[in-house]
Amino acid sequence: MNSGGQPIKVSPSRPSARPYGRLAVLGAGAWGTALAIVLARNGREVALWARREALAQQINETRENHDYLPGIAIPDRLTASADLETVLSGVEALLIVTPSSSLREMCAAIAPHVPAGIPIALGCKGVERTTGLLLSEVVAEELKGHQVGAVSGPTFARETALEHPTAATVAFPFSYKDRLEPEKSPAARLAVSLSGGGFRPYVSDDIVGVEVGGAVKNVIAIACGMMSGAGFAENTRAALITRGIDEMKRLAQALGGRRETVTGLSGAGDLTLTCSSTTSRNMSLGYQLGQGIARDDCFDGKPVVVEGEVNAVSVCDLAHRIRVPMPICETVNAVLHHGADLQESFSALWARPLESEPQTLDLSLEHPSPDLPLPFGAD
Ligand SMILES: NC(=O)C1=CN([C@@H]2O[C@H](COP(=O)(O)OP(=O)(O)OC[C@H]3O[C@@H](n4cnc5c(N)ncnc54)[C@H](O)[C@@H]3O)[C@@H](O)[C@H]2O)C=CC1
Ligand SMILES: O=C(CO)COP(=O)(O)O
Repeated sequence: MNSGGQPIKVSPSRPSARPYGRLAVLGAGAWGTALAIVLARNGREVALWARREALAQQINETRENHDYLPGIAIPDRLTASADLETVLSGVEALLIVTPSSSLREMCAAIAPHVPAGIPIALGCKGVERTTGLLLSEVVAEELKGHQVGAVSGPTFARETALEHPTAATVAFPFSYKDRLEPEKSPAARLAVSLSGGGFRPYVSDDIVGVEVGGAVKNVIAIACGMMSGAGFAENTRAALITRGIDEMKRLAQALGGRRETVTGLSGAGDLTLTCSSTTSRNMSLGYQLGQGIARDDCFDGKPVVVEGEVNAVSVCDLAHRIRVPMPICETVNAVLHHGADLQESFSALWARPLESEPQTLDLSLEHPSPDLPLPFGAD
């Protein structure tokens, strides 16, 4: 199954893209470890940064990340460390896979140690809370002189690490030079570095479209979870997924991304995965809230990274600022952060004036029967 990391052709008529020899991955949580495992299995030397020294030691000694990916063997080519200077020494590319809320402080911490000019790819998904910036823009502000991209798609960490066939998008903005020699672009080189062992990357030059998909899908997954948890059926979930894609398209386009990117792996693909099961932490949070469980009691009171919870705020702030209507995200934000009643909020979402699909008609019709028969409150 593992192709052994042999270079693949970007296109039959072009020379092969050369994989990176040594890479660093920051964040030894589930996704950072899974990406590091994929790279190491494919023959790359990988330095994995763990925030806690004890976790780095455990990974090196037991060849397993018991905390985040128990039972999955860590290849010999992967070495963990809690020292940023050690991890970043001599690397040709860097992946940052810590939660989005810590990205700016992470960038400041690594600034003195990042080799000049290496490409930086983000594995985290979100929009910065305080600024409304995409995460690639946060990195570009903090670390000058690097091409900044993302690896994003429908990729549950455990399934990826177990080598279940998985596809994702590797996106970097293409410079003029990258267009002339795409096989030398960071997107192609990182895609080739990750390719193998069931992991199949696709290359994109639309970083904005890819990042918007990754940020918004988590908020929509919370909405799907809320509705499922409250007792609604599959029709409702399918409607939220589809209308959620529309919200992503509008935001991506308004920010300079492409609508068609949203129909790809990082948009519709990830949304489908995340809205399909409570394996997703975002869907799971929504589901528990929909069942009436108090926020503090969700996940049995344990702290869990739920990006959509923070990103409901940042996505809505950004959407307000640039006047993009995102009613599903607004509903989630109102319930999560403004004390709005879940049942009333979703009822109001369904009772909005009728619109056209796609939004090519200038149409807004009053809903004739806004009081939807909902299963809320049913025994
Ligand atoms: N788990 C998954 O299946 C996938 C996760 N992602 C994204 O990857 C990012 C990381 O998620 P996971 O690895 O799943 O989370 P996780 O909960 O498994 O691990 C989070 C990691 O970040 C570290 N961390 C927490 N706060 C930090 C801080 N302030 N500074 C530095 N490091 C800190 C933790 O020590 C831990 O190593 C998120 O943005 C998530 O949306 C993307 C694709 C798949
Ligand atoms: O982004 C993910 C899969 O692509 C992981 O989703 P959750 O963070 O909701 O678990």
